[in-house]
Amino acid sequence: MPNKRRKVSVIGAGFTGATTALMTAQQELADVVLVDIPDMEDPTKGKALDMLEASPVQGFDANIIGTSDYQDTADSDVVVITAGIARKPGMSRDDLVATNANIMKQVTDQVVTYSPNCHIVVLTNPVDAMTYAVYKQSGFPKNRVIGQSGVLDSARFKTFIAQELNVSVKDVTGFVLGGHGDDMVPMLRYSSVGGVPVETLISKKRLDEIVERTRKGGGEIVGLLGNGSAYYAPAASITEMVEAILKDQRRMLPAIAYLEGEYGYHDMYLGVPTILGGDGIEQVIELDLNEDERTQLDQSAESVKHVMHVLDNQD
Ligand SMILES: NC(=O)C1=CN([C@@H]2O[C@H](COP(=O)(O)OP(=O)(O)OC[C@H]3O[C@@H](n4cnc5c(N)ncnc54)[C@H](O)[C@@H]3O)[C@@H](O)[C@H]2O)C=CC1
Ligand SMILES: O=C([O-])CC(=O)C(=O)O
Repeated sequence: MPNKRRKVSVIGAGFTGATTALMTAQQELADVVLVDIPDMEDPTKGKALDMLEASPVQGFDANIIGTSDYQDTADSDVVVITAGIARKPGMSRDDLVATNANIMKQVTDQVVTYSPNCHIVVLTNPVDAMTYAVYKQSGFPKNRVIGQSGVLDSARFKTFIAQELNVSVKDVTGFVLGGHGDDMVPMLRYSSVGGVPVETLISKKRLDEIVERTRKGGGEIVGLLGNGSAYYAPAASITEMVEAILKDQRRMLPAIAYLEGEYGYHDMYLGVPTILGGDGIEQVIELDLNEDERTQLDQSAESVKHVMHVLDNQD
């Protein structure tokens, strides 16, 4: 039975936002409110109506509306923030920081006003710093402000491992630690296929190439699309996180979490393994890292701090 009382608002009705709205409705996780700026109100209503009209064909029961009025988002259980600009070929995610930081402030104020008890899941890039900005602006407790990177980065990593071995993606486990940038840390030591460590199945040379392709996975899609960035796998990743929260699943998923000493970092958001459930990030899982992993994670954390400092200087 669908739980029609649950409500998910998706801010930003572009590629990632619209796809997230559709996946959330298709899986009957909640009714969905898709929000964009007033100038985009009609296209946003149009997208929502178009999705709703798919529901009899696919047989899902979920209402979907498009709007630019935050009153429609009132009392959301989860608010997903995808509003902002995406990069184009030749840009890094960090090039988006100034524009998107301002958008985060405006959006967060509205979200907090209308849904003071919601969980916020942030997608907008550069996502580690944007999640931090939303956390500070919202005044919410840290468990209720969460960023998405690790589910997507891990999905890319697992896709490439499955392709390499010509096996089902279902049997591949693995995850990626650190910031959502080119120095993220795919964790080979904790990756396996059907329980067998990947390092015993794939040569070091090929694994190094898979790690590198994972790190640049977003850029690979940006280069191919030519006028925007990935949205199917990002939306699937957000939807998995939303489901974990709404269904109180206590999934162990990598997410961008606020750290207060975990992994030795303070007052910053970074991608780490978490328990994600009805209270949002219920726990950060701390792993023993070897020297190489620690060096890589420190480097990734430094990159995130660098972008966060750009934010500080804007205030
Ligand atoms: N964290 C991650 O893993 C990923 C992050 N992203 C990021 O997500 C963001 C969105 O990407 P796309 O959906 O592809 O971009 P898009 O350009 O298709 O959509 C963005 C939408 O946000 C809207 N918007 C702008 N300002 C707004 C405001 N103040 N209030 C409400 N809506 C507003 C725009 O009108 C537009 O419809 C980008 O910053 C992108 O880099 C994308 C993929 C993965
Ligand atoms: O690469 C980008 O700009 C969008 C993104 O974060 C991703 O697809 O990982």
